[in-house]
Amino acid sequence: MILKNRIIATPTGDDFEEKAMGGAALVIAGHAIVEPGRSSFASPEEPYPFAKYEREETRKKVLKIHRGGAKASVEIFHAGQDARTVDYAKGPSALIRPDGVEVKEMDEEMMEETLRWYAETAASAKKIGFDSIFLHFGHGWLPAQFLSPHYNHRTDIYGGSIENRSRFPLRILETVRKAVGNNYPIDIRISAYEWIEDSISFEDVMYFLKKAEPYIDTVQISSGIDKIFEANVHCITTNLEEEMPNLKWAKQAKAELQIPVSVVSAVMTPAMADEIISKGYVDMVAFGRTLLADPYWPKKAMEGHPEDIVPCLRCSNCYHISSDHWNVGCSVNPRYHHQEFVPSEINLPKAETKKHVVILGGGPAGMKAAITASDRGHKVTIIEKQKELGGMLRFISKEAHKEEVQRLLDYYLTQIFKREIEVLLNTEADPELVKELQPDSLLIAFGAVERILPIPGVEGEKVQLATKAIAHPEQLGQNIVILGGGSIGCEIGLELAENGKNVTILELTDTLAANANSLYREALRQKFLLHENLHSLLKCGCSRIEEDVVIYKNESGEEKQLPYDQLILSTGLVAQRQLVESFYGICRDTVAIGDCVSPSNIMNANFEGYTAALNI
Ligand SMILES: Cc1cc2nc3c(=O)[nH]c(=O)nc-3n(C[C@H](O)[C@H](O)[C@H](O)COP(=O)(O)OP(=O)(O)OC[C@H]3O[C@@H](n4cnc5c(N)ncnc54)[C@H](O)[C@@H]3O)c2cc1C
Ligand SMILES: Cc1cc2nc3c(=O)[nH]c(=O)nc-3n(C[C@H](O)[C@H](O)[C@H](O)COP(=O)(O)O)c2cc1C
Repeated sequence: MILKNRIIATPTGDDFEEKAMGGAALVIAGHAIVEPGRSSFASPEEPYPFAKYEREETRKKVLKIHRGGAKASVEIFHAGQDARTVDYAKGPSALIRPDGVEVKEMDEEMMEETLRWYAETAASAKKIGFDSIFLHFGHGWLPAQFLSPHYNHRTDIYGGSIENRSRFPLRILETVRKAVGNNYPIDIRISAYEWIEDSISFEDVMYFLKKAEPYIDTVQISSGIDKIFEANVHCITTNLEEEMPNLKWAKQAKAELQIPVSVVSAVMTPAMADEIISKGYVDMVAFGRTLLADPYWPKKAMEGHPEDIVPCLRCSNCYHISSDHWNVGCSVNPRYHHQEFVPSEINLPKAETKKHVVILGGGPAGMKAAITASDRGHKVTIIEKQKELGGMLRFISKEAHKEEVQRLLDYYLTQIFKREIEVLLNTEADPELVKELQPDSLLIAFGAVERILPIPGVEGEKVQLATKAIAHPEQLGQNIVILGGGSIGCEIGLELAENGKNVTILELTDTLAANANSLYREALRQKFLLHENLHSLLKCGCSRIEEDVVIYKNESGEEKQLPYDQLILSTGLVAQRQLVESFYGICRDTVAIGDCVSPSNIMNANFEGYTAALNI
């Protein structure tokens, strides 16, 4: 199989068609269960993609990817002991799962049955037109369950040594190779490290890969375990983790194997991808969320316009599990997960009449609206009271671990600069000015303001707002108390602790970062554990701020005190409804967007900016 470039679109749900249009060479549709009724992780009824009445849909997946100009692959996936079954699941070792489902230790007969399904599924994938297959051997799924000492407690020839633990996974590969023949590409995904107790060692992974090499054509290096939350943050890393975390292992695999090696996870920019390929560290790069944020990433890179790529923030709002399905979306791509009602940026409906759109406030909501309205053919003016555009992004991008937000800010500023958008900086919007501009359409995007709780002593000199603390960390003393343990307070606390300060977070509720998605909360929890100088006091309310001590009440109502050099207020944001209302009545078409209506996040600001501009 010849690929047109070295970019693989790794499985991230069902939006593979646009990824193919965007220029990736190989698009992997994910996932196809191996064994009907026994291998799904979604539901016991998950359809088998090659069943008679599913084939037409599956064939469409192939054609959609081909239509976009990419080669098509499919992830072949067996959940093993974690299968959503109603009666029993099968895995390397017997157990009763927390949900009461029995996991049966696979005997020879069960193994044979599973192998038959692997053969059938692989052969069907080939027959239906996929150009290659991608076998999931990582993230704690069935083959990984056999490989990993965390799951495999057998004492027979399938357990114990790595030679034994490799035996069944190798039989899968042998079976699949036989089923698809020699001239058909087989790729596998493997976890180099599982990030749990009793994780498989990288040495063992390399042992297995060397044994697997005769059967496979390429391998993709990942890490972590999907089903175990602490380890899942390493499959799908947040911005709190380093970028390209799996590269160290992929490099070594590439050095020791003959077959091509790809790496996945947090490869963010074309420069990063170019570097690791040109240095010979890997042969191909696999992208997950970067292509959800911008499916046209490859084309933009290829055409020499990396500055037009919409950067992924690694917020993981796209990952259904982390939001518990409440609010799945992408911080920067309003279309992701909403394709049926949000048009693509490359396919924006042109405005029927050119209008003058005036936008008040140049934060993410205002900037996104400005770019979109301009692309639709409108004349756009932004009024911003600060000396720069960016809104809260100017502060967030100064924080540690927020390189992605800096990229987003750079992206917005570049895009505004590239268009004929009039920007009035250092200009506070007032109704008279807006009237003078005679807008046909007015978008209000003033953002929110930081909340100052009416606590005695809050006006004290040593009390600061979160944004001030972010902007001037050099002015902070050694002992810091943060009031409010939402994600903003936690991030500030983590950064200060990383810089050696003694930090205590006071939080009224029983959860830190309750507003964050669960994956991000877990990532923060793990980071907090690394710092002895970072403390949090839950269910504690601040009652008074004195010159050198903060007085708070703990869960039992006892009054306690904490000495401090600085107290940082991170107690939420408030909408600016009155200000917003004062701008209604000037222009018939007036809409308020983003935080000024209801404080939220970048995802909401971006979505509202985009859709408001679509409606003009
Ligand atoms: C410290 C902090 C950290 C955060 N971290 C994250 C994060 O990691 N991820 C995330 O998703 N969200 C985060 N948020 C929330 C996120 O920043 C906001 O939801 C988002 O910026 C809202 O966008 P917006 O455009 O509505 O408002 P803003 O970003 O607040 O922009 C509003 C703009 O309007 C301008 N303006 C206000 N009044 C006037 C006026 N009268 N005339 C002209 N201009 C005016 C302001 O100067 C500002 O530039 C954070 C918020 C804070 C405070
Ligand atoms: C929304 C979403 C869905 C995913 N679905 C799958 C899947 O079906 N199969 C799989 O092996 N990995 C899946 N993943 C993991 C990705 O393929 C990829 O390994 C991971 O996101 C890390 O790469 P990235 O940092 O480039 O996003 C998914 C990730 C996301 C964010």
